[in-house]
Amino acid sequence: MKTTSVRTRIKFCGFTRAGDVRLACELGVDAIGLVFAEGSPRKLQVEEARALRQGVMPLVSVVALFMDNPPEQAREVVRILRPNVLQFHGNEDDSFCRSFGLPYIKAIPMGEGGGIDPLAMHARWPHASAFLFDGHIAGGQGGSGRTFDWARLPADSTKPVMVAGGLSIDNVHGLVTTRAPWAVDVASAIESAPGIKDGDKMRKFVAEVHRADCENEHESGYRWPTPGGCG
Ligand SMILES: O=C(O)c1ccccc1NCC(=O)[C@H](O)[C@H](O)COP(=O)(O)O
Repeated sequence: MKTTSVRTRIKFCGFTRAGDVRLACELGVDAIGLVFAEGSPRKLQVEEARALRQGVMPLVSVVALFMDNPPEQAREVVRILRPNVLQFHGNEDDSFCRSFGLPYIKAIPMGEGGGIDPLAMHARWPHASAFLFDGHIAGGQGGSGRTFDWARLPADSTKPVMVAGGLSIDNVHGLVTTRAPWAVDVASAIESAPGIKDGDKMRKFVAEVHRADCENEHESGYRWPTPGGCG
């Protein structure tokens, strides 16, 4: 699964406060996740999300998260929020996921053991832009803080592989250096309480991903072309 990418993308998920969104953008994250899944402690009303979106800096993607939401609710979010990407955590099928005319990420629950069949996944969601392998159980909520055995990640996915579930400043370096996913995604471990982000934890998480990227590049012989690179 080693990619030729020189930088692991970072998505921070489950924002509820404008100041947290601003800091995440300043820290250089690639995507801000806004949750609309019923029952989540991070769930936003669409108007709250629209207010948060106004603080998202240019070139940072806004990802709207759903879990078996009624279609009209998801459509309203898309119309009012204008997210860049959608992310689905439930039983949504490919035709539903693509019906909004936006790129979509399909979350694959990894909370129960067992093998992953990349061919079956690609056949079931052929229009997915990426797969997010997340530590929660099937039918369970994301943002669980549960990790899983990364050895179960598919080695031969033709779509970008994103990893979530219990990532933290203590383990993300290991994930990036051993599995080199396209992107990492985190909610719980950068919070002081659900939906309340902790600036110090966000900063350290980004630093850990960057440290791992630098090691991967040194391994591959690549050198960052700018003075601000890895040295
Ligand atoms: O974050 C939530 O509350 C949530 C609820 C329902 C569906 C998805 C949800 N979050 C999805 C994410 O992208 C999280 O970042 C991901 O599950 C990782 O969470 P964590 O294990 O807490 O880092």
